[in-house]
Parts: sequence; C-alpha cells; structure tokens
Amino acid sequence: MKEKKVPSPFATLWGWAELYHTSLYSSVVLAILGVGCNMLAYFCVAAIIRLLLAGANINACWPWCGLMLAGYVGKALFLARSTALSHTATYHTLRDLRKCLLSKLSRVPMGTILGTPSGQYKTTIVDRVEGMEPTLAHLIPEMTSNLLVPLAITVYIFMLDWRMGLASLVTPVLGLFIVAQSGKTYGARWQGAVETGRRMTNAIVEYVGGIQVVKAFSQSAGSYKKYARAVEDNAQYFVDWMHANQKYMASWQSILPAVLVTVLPTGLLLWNGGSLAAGNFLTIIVLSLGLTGPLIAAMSFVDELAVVGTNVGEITKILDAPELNRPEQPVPIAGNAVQLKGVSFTYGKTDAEVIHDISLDIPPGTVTALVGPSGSGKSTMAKLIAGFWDVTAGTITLGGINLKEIPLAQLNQQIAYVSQDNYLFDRTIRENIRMGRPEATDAEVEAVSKAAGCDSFIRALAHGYDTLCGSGGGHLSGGEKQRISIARAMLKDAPIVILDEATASIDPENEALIQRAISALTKGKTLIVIAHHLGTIVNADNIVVVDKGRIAAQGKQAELQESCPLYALMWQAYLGSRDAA
Ligand SMILES: Nc1ncnc2c1ncn2[C@@H]1O[C@H](COP(=O)(O)OP(=O)(O)OP(=O)(O)O)[C@@H](O)[C@H]1O
Repeated sequence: MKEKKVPSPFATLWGWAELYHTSLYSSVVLAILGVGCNMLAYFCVAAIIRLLLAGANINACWPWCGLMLAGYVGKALFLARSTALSHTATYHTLRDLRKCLLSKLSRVPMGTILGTPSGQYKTTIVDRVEGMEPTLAHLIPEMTSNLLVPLAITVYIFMLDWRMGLASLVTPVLGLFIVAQSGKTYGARWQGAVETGRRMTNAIVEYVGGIQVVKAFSQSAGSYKKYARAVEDNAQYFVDWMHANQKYMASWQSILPAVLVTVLPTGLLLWNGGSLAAGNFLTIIVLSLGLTGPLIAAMSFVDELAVVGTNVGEITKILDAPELNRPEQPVPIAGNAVQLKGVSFTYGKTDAEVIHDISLDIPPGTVTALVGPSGSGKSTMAKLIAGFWDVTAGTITLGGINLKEIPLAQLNQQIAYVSQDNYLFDRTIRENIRMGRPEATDAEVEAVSKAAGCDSFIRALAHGYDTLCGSGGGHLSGGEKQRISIARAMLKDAPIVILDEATASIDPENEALIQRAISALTKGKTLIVIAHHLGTIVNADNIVVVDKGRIAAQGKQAELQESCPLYALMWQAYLGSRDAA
C-alpha cells in the first residue's frame, strides 16, 4: 500500500498563506532587487579602483559615485516595499489561521477541549501562530535575497578568475557547514523548549486561575513552588542549550566572514606570478568583503528554519483534531421529543464507563427532572442530550433524528443549556444577553431582562446595560450572573431547555427571583432539569432517579416516594435540610 505523503512544514505553512502568494513572491523579487542595489556599492568601488589604476581622470569616477548613491536609494525603496508586502501578507495569514483555529475549537468534542490545559490553547493560538511571523515576513524574502545575491557575486568572481572564485568560497562553505552541524539538533532542542515553555504556561495559568483558593487556604508557598520550579526549569533549559550551542555559534560567526584569509594570500601569489591583473585582484577583494554581510544576515534566519517544524506541528495538532462528525445541511426534525436508547458513555479512552445502557423518553412540553447522588451521571446525561459529546454506544434522537445526523448549528437552535457556571464574557451586559440571539434589538434584550427579573438591578448599575461584566462575569454577584444567563437563554427561545440547578445555597430572596426567572424561561418548553433541591421539582412530569450511571427508577413524586428507596432517602434528606435551614 502506498504510504500517504506528509507535507513538509514549509509546504504546510506555504499552503496556509495561499491567498497571499502573489504578495509574498513580489516581496521576494523586491528583496532581491534591494540587496542587489546594496551590492552595487561594491561594484562601484571596484570600478573606481580600476579607473584610478588605469590613470583615468577623476571626472570619470563621478558617474560611479552617482550610481552608488542610486543603489542606496534603490535599496531603501525596494526593501521598504518588500517588507510592507511581506508583512501585510503575513499578518493576514496569521489572522486567517487564528480564525481557523478558533472555529475548529467549536467543532471538536468538548472532551478534547476539557482534557487540554487552557494554557496550551493560548500558547498555540497566540504564541505558536505569532512564531510564524519571522518565517513568512522575514525568512522567505530576506533569506532568499541574502543567499541569491552573494551567489551571483561568487559567479562573477569565478568569471573574473576561477582560482580566486574557489579561494573566496573556502570560509563561507566552512561556516555554512558548521551552521548545518549545529542546525541538526536545533529542531529537537526547540521541541524541548516548547515543552518546558508549555509546562511553565500551564503552571502560571493554573496558579493565577486558582489564586482565590491559594489566598483563602494560605497555600501560597506550596502552589508557588510548582510555578517557581516550572520557571526555573524553563530558564535552565535555555542556559544549557546556549552552552551546548556556543562553540558552533562562535566558530561560524568568526569563520564565515573571514573571506580575506584565503582570498588575500591566493591573490598575492597569483598577482606575483603574473597570472592575475592588479585591477581584477582589487575588484575581487572588494567584492569578497561585500559577500559576508548578506551571508551573515541569511544565517540569522537559520533558527527560524529549525523552529518552523515545531510551530507548524503544534498548530496542525489542533487543526487535525477529530471533529464531531455532523452534516452541514439542516435536516427536517419532527417535533421536540427526546429519546435515549441503550446509551452508554465513557469520557476518555482510558476512563471507566460512567453511563450504562440508559433508555429514556422525554416527550415534548414536559418537565423531566434528573435527580441522584453526586457523581451518579446527571450532568453527563444532560450534556450528551445537548450534543457536547457523542455517545459511546446507543443513540439519542431529537424528533426521531439521531443527534449525530443533525448539524451542530441546528441542534444549538433547538436546545438552550443553562448551567450553574454559565460564563459571562468581559463585555457589556447587553452584549452578553444578546449572545442568545445576535440579531435581537435593544428592546428585545430589555424585555427578556425584565422577564428574567434582572432589568431593575441592571438599570441601577452606573452604566446600566452598558456595564462591563468583567472576565467570567467577575463584576457581578452569583445570583446576578445566573439571572443574566437565564435572560440570555430566554432570548434564544429554544424549544428545549436543559437546566443545571444551582447547588450553592442562595439567599431566599435571590432564590425566589431565580425561580421566577426560570419559570419565565421554561414556560411551554420541554424542560430537562438537573435538580439538586428536590423541593423545586415535586410537580415534574417525570422524575428520573440516576444512580451509578443507570436509571434506578422514574415516575411522579408520589410514586417514587413509595417505590424507590433511594428517592425516599433523598426526600427525607431534603426535608431534613429544609427544616434545619
Ligand atoms: N470531564 C470528565 N472526564 C472524566 N470523567 C468525568 C468528567 N466529568 C465527569 N466525570 C465523571 O463522570 C461521573 C459522573 O459525573 P457527573 O458530573 O455526570 O455526575 P453528577 O451526577 O452530575 O454529579 P453532581 O451532582 O455532583 O454534579 C463521575 O464519576 C465523574 O467523576
């Protein structure tokens, strides 16, 4: 069987920049012209030396001085235009790539995202993508031009005298050989640097994210240790790398520019022997001096050559992650009945199964409550119904259609998922609510806010609906956040609402407000509620008791109290806690 050819990192990167190839090619051509103009100075000096040796009048030299000036002006103009083109193409490519990565995250299963430290996504989408900038904007035009122009000069030296041509090649070739030797380990070294950097980022993100716990439990020393070790390891890695690489760096940086070491003695011997004219000798010396600048400039991009594989690899890992496989075109769905048939589910390949062979009917317009001990699988069932994960076995259908056959956007329109920790973005309250339906008018946003019982507290804020929520909704109280999340879900007006009831004890006044908001949200809808307070679901059409990933019993409140010992126990516990409150 023919093995599938994996494209090289450069081919992959070049493919990402496909829309901007014309600009990138143009920037290479302009960079070559720019470096060529810069080299013109050396040709002009050589020409003037030849004129002076031939006893020419000083006036014959002025045109060469003029040409040299034109060369410098040309260099500035060509390189400025080349840089502008390559940077515009690069930043548009990076923008497209970041959009692609973010849109990809919305299509991969939740499990893939939750199983990856959030710092890792930040590092790839921000840092690794940014790491492409030197490659696209600088390496492609600048390295190409800084290699091609010296190559052309070397050919010219060979044309003047092939022996001097060979002499001018000795130290550059030796220098390039050393660069190649050090470059052999660079890719692996950089991969290691990415790993230590990732560990450091994850430790920092975890430390900052958990700072409240750290402060509350006075564990700053312990938690700080993990963070400090990651920072220490990162620094040590780069110090070790620098030490290992230093001998190569020092060697090529001193050998590569030392062209005169071979050119001068060879030229002297040949001139002395009468086989090299003084004019050619001096011209070659001047041109040899001009060779080294561009070559050193080109070598400064060798690091970029080595890191491109790692950067492209990290980005490709996200872009190639398996997606929830869904069709693109909407499908006709008959009604909003939800049905689970023989559903089993395992979070990860190495995890134990948490939902075992569950079957459940949820008729449209009914209230179904999922109750059960902590860890029994209620939230998992709710998230499977919302399509966050694919079931491992069995099927879940909506209106008779398997969820796997419904496009994600269409399923999303049918279901509003309101969890306890509904995230608010650091945007205005109005924008956060409008996420439920982006085309909603201000009047509609305010109408749902009234219905969800948050209009009055929002208006009391200094900037009303234009108040910023803070990152994660940090500028608002828990109850306020929850009511805004409910308003957002109301605006979406999905026929099925999945509600994860708050477990935290809320003060009675807030609880009453939230309950009122929930009633408004769920009126006339199919409601699936994960109930932690049994008092709120006594009138549910069907109470499903979940225990250890299975349905232990289901029915109405009165039936379950009689027939399900686990439910009877939970009810007693609820009554006890209510009386104690
Ligand atoms: N992302 C995850 N990866 C691996 N296992 C998980 C994940 N989320 C939950 N679990 C496991 O699945 C089981 C069911 O968890 P689930 O959150 O569904 O329970 P729950 O009944 O909703 O609990 P609670 O009432 O405490 O919220 C638990 O054993 C839990 O440890």
